Amino acid sequence: MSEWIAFAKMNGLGNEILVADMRGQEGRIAPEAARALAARPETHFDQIMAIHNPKVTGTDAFIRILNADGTDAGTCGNGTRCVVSALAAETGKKTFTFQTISGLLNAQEREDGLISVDMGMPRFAWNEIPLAEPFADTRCIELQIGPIDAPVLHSPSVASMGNPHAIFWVKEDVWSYELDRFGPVLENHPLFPERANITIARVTSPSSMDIRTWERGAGLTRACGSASCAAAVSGARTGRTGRSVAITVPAGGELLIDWRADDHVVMTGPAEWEWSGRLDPATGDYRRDEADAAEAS
Ligand SMILES: N[C@H](CCC[C@H](N)C(=O)O)C(=O)O
Repeated sequence: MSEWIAFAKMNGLGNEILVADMRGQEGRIAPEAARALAARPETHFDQIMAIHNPKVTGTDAFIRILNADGTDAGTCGNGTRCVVSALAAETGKKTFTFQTISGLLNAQEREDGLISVDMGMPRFAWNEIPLAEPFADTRCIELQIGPIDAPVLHSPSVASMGNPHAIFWVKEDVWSYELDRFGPVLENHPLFPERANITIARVTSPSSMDIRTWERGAGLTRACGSASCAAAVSGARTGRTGRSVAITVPAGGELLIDWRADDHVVMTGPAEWEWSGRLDPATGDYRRDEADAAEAS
């Protein structure tokens, strides 16, 4: 039997996150445990951010990110803000460096309580995203869905933010597209050998856009940080926007994305704690702290 660990149910602008404290533990959260937690309404999540002991000097922690289907995600911007919020509350520190399977992430809690995460540099080469076949220009690739002569979604921009993204530019309200129907088909399209996060984006001004995302391994989510970054850099790359963009996510709030002159993409937004508990990393059994307290009294 594995040792139960502390976790917090949080959200990053509506992106459902479990922050799990695996520091001092040998193993990892089992994919089956993740799937069991995702299947229950109370612990349903889009990503688990598992905080492990640092593996590299100079970093605060190694973060393993799991999707709701138990697969690993290379990066999760909204989840990283939740980790910063939890560790800042615990330690009083304001700046952090994390290691993930996709590389290092620097993040800080600002004076105003919002959290900024340096999501690193975007990558645009077809084999870095990756795509299954060469495209010289990834600002607009050949891919469409819907009737052949009147496609509903077509010609996306593609980018990697440490994970693969396709951004479909749309003219109408983002809520008028059946992303729940097209999302799974596009996520698993043969053009994406590692699957992809699928976003529809409507530019509303040179510095703003509305997006909705079908996330690889998680489905429709109320916000996706790395997709917001991918949409902002793709907007700038295609001349649709400037390099500082406010992204309105399905949950209703905004993420501020700044593609800096040094090529790093900085994402700023809130993180919110909801409740805490303990869970079994092998099975996904869990208990809320309040339930423990009620039983003890
Ligand atoms: N929600 C996350 C992204 C999760 C990406 C994940 N679905 C994958 O690439 O497998 C975010 O805020 O950046």
